[in-house]
Amino acid sequence: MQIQRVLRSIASTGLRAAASPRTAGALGARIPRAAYSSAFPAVPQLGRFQVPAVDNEPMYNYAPGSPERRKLQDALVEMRSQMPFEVPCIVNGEKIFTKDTLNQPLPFDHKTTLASFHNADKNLVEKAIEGALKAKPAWEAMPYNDRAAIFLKAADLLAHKYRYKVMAATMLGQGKNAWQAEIDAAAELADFWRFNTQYATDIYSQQPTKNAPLTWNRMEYRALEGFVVAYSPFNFTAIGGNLVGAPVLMGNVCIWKPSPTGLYSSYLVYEILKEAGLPDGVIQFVPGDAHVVTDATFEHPEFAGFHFTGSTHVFKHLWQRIGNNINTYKSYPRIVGETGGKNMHFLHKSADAKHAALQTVRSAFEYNGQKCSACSRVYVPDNLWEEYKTELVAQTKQIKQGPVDDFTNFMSSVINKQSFDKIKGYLSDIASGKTPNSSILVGGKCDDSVGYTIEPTVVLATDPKAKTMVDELFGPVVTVYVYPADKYEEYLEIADKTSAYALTCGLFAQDREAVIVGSNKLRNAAGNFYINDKSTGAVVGQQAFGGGRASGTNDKAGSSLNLLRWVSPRTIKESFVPITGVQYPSNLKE
Ligand SMILES: NC(=O)c1ccc[n+]([C@@H]2O[C@H](COP(=O)([O-])OP(=O)(O)OC[C@H]3O[C@@H](n4cnc5c(N)ncnc54)[C@H](O)[C@@H]3O)[C@@H](O)[C@H]2O)c1
Ligand SMILES: N[C@@H](CCC=O)C(=O)O
Repeated sequence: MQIQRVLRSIASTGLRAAASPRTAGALGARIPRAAYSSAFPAVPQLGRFQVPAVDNEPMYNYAPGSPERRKLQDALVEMRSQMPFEVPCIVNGEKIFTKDTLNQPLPFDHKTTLASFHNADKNLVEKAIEGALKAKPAWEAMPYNDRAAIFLKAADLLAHKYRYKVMAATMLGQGKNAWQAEIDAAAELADFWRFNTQYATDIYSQQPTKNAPLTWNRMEYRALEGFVVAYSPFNFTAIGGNLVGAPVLMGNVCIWKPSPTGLYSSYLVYEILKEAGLPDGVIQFVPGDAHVVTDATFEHPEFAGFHFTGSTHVFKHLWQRIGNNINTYKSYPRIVGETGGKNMHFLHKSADAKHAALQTVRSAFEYNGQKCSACSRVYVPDNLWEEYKTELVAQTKQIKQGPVDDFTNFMSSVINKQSFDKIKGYLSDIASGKTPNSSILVGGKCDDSVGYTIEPTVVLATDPKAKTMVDELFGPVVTVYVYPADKYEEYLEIADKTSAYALTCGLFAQDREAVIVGSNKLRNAAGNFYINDKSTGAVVGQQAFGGGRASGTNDKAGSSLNLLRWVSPRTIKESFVPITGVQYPSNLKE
C-alpha cells in the first residue's frame, strides 16, 4: 500500500510537471527552476543498476531417500489435510467471494475437490479493468530496477519458501508427477521470471548508436496504452505465471483469467507475486466464465493486447473477435498466442532405434501426453521397425499409472471428462474398426470410474494421413507409421504436409547428411526442432519456445522476442542548441 501511494504521487507530480506552462514560449527564455524541480525528487536513480546475472533454477531429482522427496511428500500430505481450498477473485488487491462457484477436482480422483473457486461476473470484470487502468500510471512509472526486483524476489520466494506448496498444488490439481511438477511449477516458472529481467535489460539497453552533432537520440520502451488480457491453459503452472509476468514486467497491467482446471496453482502464483511486492491492481485475478470475461475485456476501447496459450480453435475464434472489434479500440491490439501441436519424431535409417524409442515413450507419455510439445506421431523406417517396436511396446507396457502421491507412478489421468471423452472416442473408433488403416498396438483401455484414466497407447497406422496422424488428441496416444527406409525425403515431405500444426519435432539420425536434409525439409514444420532428442522439455534460456502455422504466433515464450510484443517504443530526439534561421544552404543564391 505504502509503495503504491508513493508511486501514485510520483506519477501525478510527473503529469503536473508536464502540464505546467513555460513562463515564455521563445527558446532561450529563462524558465523558473521551481516549476520543474519539485517534479522528480522522489525517484533519484543515482546509478545504472545491473540486474543480477541469472541462471537456470537447479532441479532436484526426488530420488528415494532424498530430502526434497520427503519435503514434497510432506507438502502433499499437508495440502490433502487442508483441502478443499476456497479461491476468491482478486481485484484491486481485494479478495472477492462472488458465491458463483465451481470446483477443481483431482483429475485422477474426480470425486475429491482440491479447490472451490469464485467466478467473476461482468460487473466485477469491468471493475477489474477500471482498477487496472488506475494502477497503470504508477506501475509504469516505477523504476525498472524495482519492477525487476519484484520478479526476482517472486522467483526466489517460489524456489525456496513456496516450492513444495506450488508443486503439490500442480500435482494434485493438474495430475503431474513429482518430476513433471518440478520442471514446470518450480524450475520453469522461476526461470521465466528471472530470465525475463535479463531480456528486458537487454531491450532497454538497445539505443540508437548515432547522434548528429548537437543532438541526443534515445529510445523509450513504453508499455502498451491500455490493458493486456491473459488467458492461461491448465497444463503448465509456469505458463500462467509468464503470460501475466512478461507484459507486466514491461510496465503493463493485466487482467488474468486462469484455466478452471489449473486454478489453485494459478492462485498461489498470484499470491507469490503479491508477496514479492506487486502493487494492487497491476494483475487482476479474475477466474470466470470465458464468455463473460471475453465480452467485458474484448469490447473495451483500452484493450491493448492479448496473451494466450491454449487450443488452436479457441485462439482463432478470439482473434476473429478482436478483428471484428477493431474499430472499437484506441490502438491495434497486440495478439500473441501459443497453441496446439501434432508433434513428430522422425527416424532416419541410420538412427539409434533404442534411443529413439525411449525418447518417444518419454515424450508421448510424460504428463499423460498433455504437453503441447508431446510426441503424437512417429515415422519409422522399415529397417528399424522391429527393434524400435520391441522397445516401444515393452517400455509402454511397464508404465505405472495412478495417483501422483505414489512417486513410482509415471502417469496419472487426463485433465477432465471432456478430454477423456474425446480421446476415448478416437480409441473406440479405432478398436471397433471405424477408423480405416489404424489399429491399436498396445494400450487403448479407458476408465473414468475413479480418475479420467487413459492407458498409454500406441496406434499403428498404415496410412500416413490416418486420423490420429493428423489431429491433436492431447492425451497419452502416439501413432506410428512405418515407411520404406529408402524413401526418406519423400516421407519428410509427407510429414511436413500432414498436419496443420508446426510446434515441435525430434529428428533422429546418425548420418550427418540425413540430419542436414531432414533439418532443411522440416524447416517450417516446427518452431522447436530437436536433433537426436525428444520433442518435449524446452528450457527457458536454452530453447525459447513456440511454433508456427496453426501452433501459434511463434513469439517465443522465455525470450526478448516475446517481451518486445508488450512495448510500444517511442523515439526521442533532443536538440541542444537553438537554430537561427529557416533557410537551408541549398536555398541560398549562388
Ligand atoms: N504452444 C504452446 O506453447 C502451448 C502450451 C501449452 C498448451 N498449449 C495448447 O493448449 C491446449 C490445452 O490447454 P487447454 O485445454 O487449457 O486449452 P483451452 O483452449 O481449452 O483453454 C485455454 C484458455 O482459454 C480459455 N477458453 C477456453 N474456451 C474459451 C472460449 N470459447 N472463449 C474464451 N476463452 C476460452 C480457457 O478457460 C483457458 O483459460 C492444447 O491444445 C495445447 O497444445 C499450447
Ligand atoms: N515447455 C514445454 C512445452 C509447454 C507446452 O505445454 C516443453 O517443451 O515440453
